[in-house]
Amino acid sequence: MESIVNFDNVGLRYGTEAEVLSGLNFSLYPGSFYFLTGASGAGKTSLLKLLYLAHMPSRGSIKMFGNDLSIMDRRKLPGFRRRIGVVFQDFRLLPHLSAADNIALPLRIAGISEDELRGPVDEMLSWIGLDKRANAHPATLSGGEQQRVAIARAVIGRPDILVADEPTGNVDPEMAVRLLQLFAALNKLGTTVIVATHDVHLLKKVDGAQMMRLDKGQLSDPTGSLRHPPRPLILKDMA
Ligand SMILES: Nc1ncnc2c1ncn2[C@@H]1O[C@H](COP(=O)(O)OP(=O)(O)OP(=O)(O)O)[C@@H](O)[C@H]1O
Repeated sequence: MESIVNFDNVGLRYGTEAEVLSGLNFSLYPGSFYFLTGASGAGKTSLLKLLYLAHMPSRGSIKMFGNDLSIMDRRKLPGFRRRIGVVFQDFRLLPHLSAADNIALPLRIAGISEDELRGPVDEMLSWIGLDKRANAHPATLSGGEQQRVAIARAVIGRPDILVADEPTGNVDPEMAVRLLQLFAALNKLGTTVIVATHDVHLLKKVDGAQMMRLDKGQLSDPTGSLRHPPRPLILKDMA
């Protein structure tokens, strides 16, 4: 199976500091589900930034959608970024837009008509339990509510890759399972999902997810899953 992302001996440093990621070699496969774990400061957010094209590596090469990022035409980058949904650790909702308009953003950017986007946006609002707060602005939402809006915005455009940084850090366990169901549904439609998390309970909810573990900037593959083709994903007790 052709990988959707391939890292070959990738390193990342900020400025002249020591590398925060070093010697990363792995492939991500279309339609697989990955959990990225590791202690605070291990480099999870930095690795996600490489995946959502916010940074370029300091060494090594990254291939994405079949292109070597270091030699391809830079004008392709915005198109690639539109194929990647991101849930940022700090949400990054647009403060002047309502919850509904934040969620609708990727569809508007993709040129979907107002008539066509209303259904999916309403469905998403109801899934995250915020149908009554559709017109609320981010500043009037709780941290957990903002996180749910950020997730809805990241998944609504059915991206090829979904990158989520601690996406359940601000919600209760019941909502965490609901959000995981959303990721699993997207994954079933073919999206490659990468979720960075400290939440061990979340990890236990999913059978068939691949595990990636970062330790001081180095990747280990405790279950050997990065060397095997992906297996189908099964969510446990999703009641
Ligand atoms: N913009 C930056 N400039 C300099 N150093 C940075 C920058 N961003 C992160 N770092 C450093 O890189 C290392 C890895 O940070 P990163 O945020 O990737 O870790 P993390 O595993 O996501 O941590 P956490 O779980 O606490 O979010 C840390 O030592 C951090 O201080």
